[in-house]
Amino acid sequence: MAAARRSLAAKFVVVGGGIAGVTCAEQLATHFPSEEVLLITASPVIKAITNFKQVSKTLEEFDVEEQPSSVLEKHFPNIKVLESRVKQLKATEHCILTEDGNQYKYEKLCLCAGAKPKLISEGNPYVLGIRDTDSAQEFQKQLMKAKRITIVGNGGIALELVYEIEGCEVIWAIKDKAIGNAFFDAGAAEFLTTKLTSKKSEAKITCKRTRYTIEESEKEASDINNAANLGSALGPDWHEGLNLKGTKEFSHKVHIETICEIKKIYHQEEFKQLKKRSLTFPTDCQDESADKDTWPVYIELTNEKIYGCDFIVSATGVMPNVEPFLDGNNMRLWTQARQMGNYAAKCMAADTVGDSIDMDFCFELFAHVTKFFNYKVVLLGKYNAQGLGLDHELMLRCTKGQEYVKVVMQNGRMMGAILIGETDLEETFENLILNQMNLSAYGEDLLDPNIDIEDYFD
Ligand SMILES: Cc1cc2nc3c(=O)[nH]c(=O)nc-3n(C[C@H](O)[C@H](O)[C@H](O)COP(=O)(O)OP(=O)(O)OC[C@H]3O[C@@H](n4cnc5c(N)ncnc54)[C@H](O)[C@@H]3O)c2cc1C
Ligand SMILES: NC(=O)C1=CN([C@@H]2O[C@H](COP(=O)(O)OP(=O)(O)OC[C@H]3O[C@@H](n4cnc5c(N)ncnc54)[C@H](OP(=O)(O)O)[C@@H]3O)[C@@H](O)[C@H]2O)C=CC1
Repeated sequence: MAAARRSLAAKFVVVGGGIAGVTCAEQLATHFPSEEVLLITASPVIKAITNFKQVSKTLEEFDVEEQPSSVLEKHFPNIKVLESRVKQLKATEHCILTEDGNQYKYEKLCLCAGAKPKLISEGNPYVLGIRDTDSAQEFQKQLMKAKRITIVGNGGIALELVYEIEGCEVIWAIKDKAIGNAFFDAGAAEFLTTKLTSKKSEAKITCKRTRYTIEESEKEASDINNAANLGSALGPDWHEGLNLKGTKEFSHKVHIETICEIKKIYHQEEFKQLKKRSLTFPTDCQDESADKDTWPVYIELTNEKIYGCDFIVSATGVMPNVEPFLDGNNMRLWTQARQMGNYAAKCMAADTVGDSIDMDFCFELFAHVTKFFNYKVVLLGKYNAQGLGLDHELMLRCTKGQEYVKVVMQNGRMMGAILIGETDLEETFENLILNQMNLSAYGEDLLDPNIDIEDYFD
């Protein structure tokens, strides 16, 4: 092993310039102003939180900006950002080695290396994953030439894309019976499907929540971010900076194939051979072009249908960039990445000075505010009765095209809720989940739209 070019030492080393890593480094730099904090990251830009606002006990709002590391170093003079990819961790020697041949000794280390897209087919030029600014811009470039694409996956990215893409037919292949299984139950899925199938252009809601922007002056910085899969993850409104338009005139056309997975992917030549060989060629090609083998790529689904398309988006989740997975993206959301980075720093600081540390309030209640299909969406607590088994009941209130409210109750206590639309119930429900008040006496009144329950519980 060649000797390290440089060997540096620091009390604190953080790996990863995403939300988790930057939050962790900032907290450590604040706790220990006379100590240097090394932030080592593979991407030339870091993700900084701006305009942070604690909306309620657990709901928070903030903007996220991709910035050059010099901005962070200016705000925190004892943070030093080093751009290099960590290639080895020698835990017993408290040392990490980076791709540029340097090694860094640490007393305390926090790995916030995020995750990378889990693709249905690696290295296939027709299968795209979306992770960071670079991959989002590549997607936009491909889409501008496309007539039809296939989206595989039923979670956050797929939900955003099927709603935002215009001028291109979308085949949406999902394993489940209903859309949005990563977030929603069947009732909420049905409420959202109605919106999807009747989509017309409409004013975007200004649901204030985590927003994602690239500092204009830094656009070129993110363009040179060529560390494949090692750019920082995107986040809310990532698509608003893009032109998600295909080549066709119609505005919006989504065909949902449920309860199916990708059985095989054929490039055009393979597909032509398939057609020659197979007598009973599946006719469900849903293909309006005269010659059925003109598409660059074909997907064969487990329900025996075959679709030709221009490319496939694999919106099929992420997998951690490092094993064991230590921090940041374990809840796979921005707000959680911030909270984990913050809490990891508090633990490192407490351990350094020999203090004990309480569990952070963010562990009291899962809370996530986002936007899907131009609706505000709030997920609170055990919003899909996670871990409650059958011993719970659900209360629903739904006004088509307006709001969907689902509350999870157990023994008269509120355990979780899904709020879609401008319900203004999030703070009241957050309190009811946190204080575990017995609500049996209120029964159906709890969701009676004519009763302003905020007054009851204020
Ligand atoms: C398209 C898309 C849309 C999203 N939308 C939302 C949303 O609306 N709301 C929401 O809450 N979440 C959303 N997310 C998820 C959110 O972006 C992530 O959960 C969050 O950003 C993760 O932050 P992180 O700091 O843990 O990881 P990341 O942001 O992935 O940062 C990881 C950092 O580690 C660095 N790194 C990785 N490996 C190494 C290495 N070996 N050596 C050195 N550095 C390394 C990377 O360069 C990067 O800087 C979205 C994600 C995507 C992909
Ligand atoms: N507004 C928001 O809050 C948004 C959040 N995000 C976050 O960004 C990250 C990346 O998003 P995304 O990629 O959509 O990940 P998600 O985890 O949200 O969704 C992945 C989806 O793909 C499905 N899936 C996994 N493997 C396969 C397969 N082989 N074939 C078919 N389907 C498959 C999963 O099903 P199953 O669960 O059954 O495995 C799940 O429905 C996630 O952490 C997500 O939470 C992204 C966009 C918006």
